[in-house]
Amino acid sequence: MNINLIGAPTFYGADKKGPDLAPNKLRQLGLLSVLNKTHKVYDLGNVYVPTVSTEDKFSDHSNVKYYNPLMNLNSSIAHLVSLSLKNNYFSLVIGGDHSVALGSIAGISSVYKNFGVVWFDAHTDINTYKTSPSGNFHGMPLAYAMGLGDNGIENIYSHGSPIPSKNVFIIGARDIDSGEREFIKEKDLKVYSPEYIRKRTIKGIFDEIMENVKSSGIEALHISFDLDFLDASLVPGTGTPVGNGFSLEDAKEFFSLFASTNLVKSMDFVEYNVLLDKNNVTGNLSIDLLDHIFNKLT
Ligand SMILES: NC(=[NH2+])NCCC[C@H](N)C(=O)O
Ligand SMILES: [Mn+2]
Repeated sequence: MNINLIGAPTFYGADKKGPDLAPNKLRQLGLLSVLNKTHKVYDLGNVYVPTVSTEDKFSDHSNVKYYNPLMNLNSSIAHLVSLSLKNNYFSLVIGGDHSVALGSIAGISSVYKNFGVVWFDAHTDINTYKTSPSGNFHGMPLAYAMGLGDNGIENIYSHGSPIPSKNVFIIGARDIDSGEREFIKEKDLKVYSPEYIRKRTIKGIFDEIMENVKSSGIEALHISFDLDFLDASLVPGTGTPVGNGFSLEDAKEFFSLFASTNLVKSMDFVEYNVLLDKNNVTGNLSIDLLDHIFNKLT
């Protein structure tokens, strides 16, 4: 297949430097040759992110750091994702922190009326500016994508619309804030904890999600992969690691299964913090995982 590679070099959503360096670092570690093995990759470069000084982080919004630059970045991402999907190109967004997933989802929503989001993460990222304990945008993208924030997807990308909560599948969450728990209950969100996954097995969870996908008539899937889905011991190079996570083999098993559906049209790969990494462990693991995923995707 044809892939559009879109770098989204920001740390603003995490408020910790390092993820902004990830797109170029992954290119250095061999990303393009891995993707080019079985696909044709067009590297669209990195989306522009303006420099904002730390004193100004709350100047656009009293509860959300770097609000304007992140919303603008997400608009640009949405547009690139939308153009990619319309031309039948797979869209691969390399973060950056997880705030950039909002742009991906906004873009997809302009092309597919009924699509699903499979969110691999230790967190649920559904805080709003009201519930966020940190003010960090990377804990909020799913809330904005579902229309829970203060600014809907339509404002980020005029052709987009919010994703219904029943089309969201969160896999591996194990560090959830109290405000997020309220939304999960209220929206009846499908959150698969490590305990539940271990009990039902990875194939069991996949089957459960695919039953929902089929009964809702979902026509496309977006995978948003946060490196902290993996166990903290495996990923020193991520900003908010959590224990009781998954192995590389678990992640690969999930990806093989989702790839086999032929529904996956786009993906985010986020939260690789280059500055926190030790001896490129997280960087090389990322390449290994992306190699596996794109080998399975056809
Ligand atoms: N994508 C991430 N790593 N998100 C971490 C979010 C942490 C915490 N729940 C917050 O809202 O700040
Ligand atoms: Mn996340």
